Amino acid sequence: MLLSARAAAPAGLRSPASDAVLSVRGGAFGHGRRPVLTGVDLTVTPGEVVAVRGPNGSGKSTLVRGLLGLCEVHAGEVRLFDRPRDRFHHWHRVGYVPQRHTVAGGVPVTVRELVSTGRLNRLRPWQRFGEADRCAVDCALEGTALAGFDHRPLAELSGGQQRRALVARALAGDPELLLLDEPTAGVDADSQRVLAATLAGLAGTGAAVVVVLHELGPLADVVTRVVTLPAGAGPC
Ligand SMILES: Nc1ncnc2c1ncn2[C@@H]1O[C@H](COP(=O)(O)OP(=O)(O)OP(=O)(O)O)[C@@H](O)[C@H]1O
Repeated sequence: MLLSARAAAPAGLRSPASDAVLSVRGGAFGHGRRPVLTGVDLTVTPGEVVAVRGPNGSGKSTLVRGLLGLCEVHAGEVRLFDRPRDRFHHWHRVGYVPQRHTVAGGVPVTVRELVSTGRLNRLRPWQRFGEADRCAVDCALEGTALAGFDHRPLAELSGGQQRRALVARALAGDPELLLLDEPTAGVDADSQRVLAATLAGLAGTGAAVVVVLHELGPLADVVTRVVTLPAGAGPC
């Protein structure tokens, strides 16, 4: 399957490959020995918000995981910030919200504590958590409509609220590349609108966003490009 996502890019957003935050040529990703997607060509540049859509099982999560090296890469080279991914070490520049993430009920962590862990990659060894870090956490909480929830035990939040807390954790790291796998699943419309504004602001700073969505919803005005995976991409 050829996924020629670049072809749909608005002309104004195109830039030389060396400007790319993320690029892959001839990528093939799968699980174990089983490729799910092949012929993946994708370039994402600063300020873009790329939505990945497609039916259940079409490989959206596999694509995102493959870009991060979290599933099998059968072919192609993924580059992050113009470095081959296997030689890329600046993971503090990258945020990721997986599709499935269970919050352990037995861990007594507050929302603020969870979101604060998103700053850890930004701290140098032995560096104290400072004012700038606290501000970043506050912004992330506000940007996910969780201001006021910060001292609540995470385990006592609803599923949608926990999902927003996980997005907040990724945002707290001030990512220059943010990959979100269905961040709006189970999230109410008002909170989706807040998230849309937050992602627009992030992209406005030059960050690139790749977001898996079933419905664009309130993010429609923020998304600059849509990549649609065909049904039954399945094993090739
Ligand atoms: N860990 C895994 N091991 C083996 N096969 C997997 C694994 N995860 C996904 N698959 C298979 O890969 C294919 C694509 O799955 P993927 O989760 O990427 O699809 P998706 O488009 O994200 O689906 P959805 O919309 O349901 O989230 C499916 O056929 C699925 O069964």
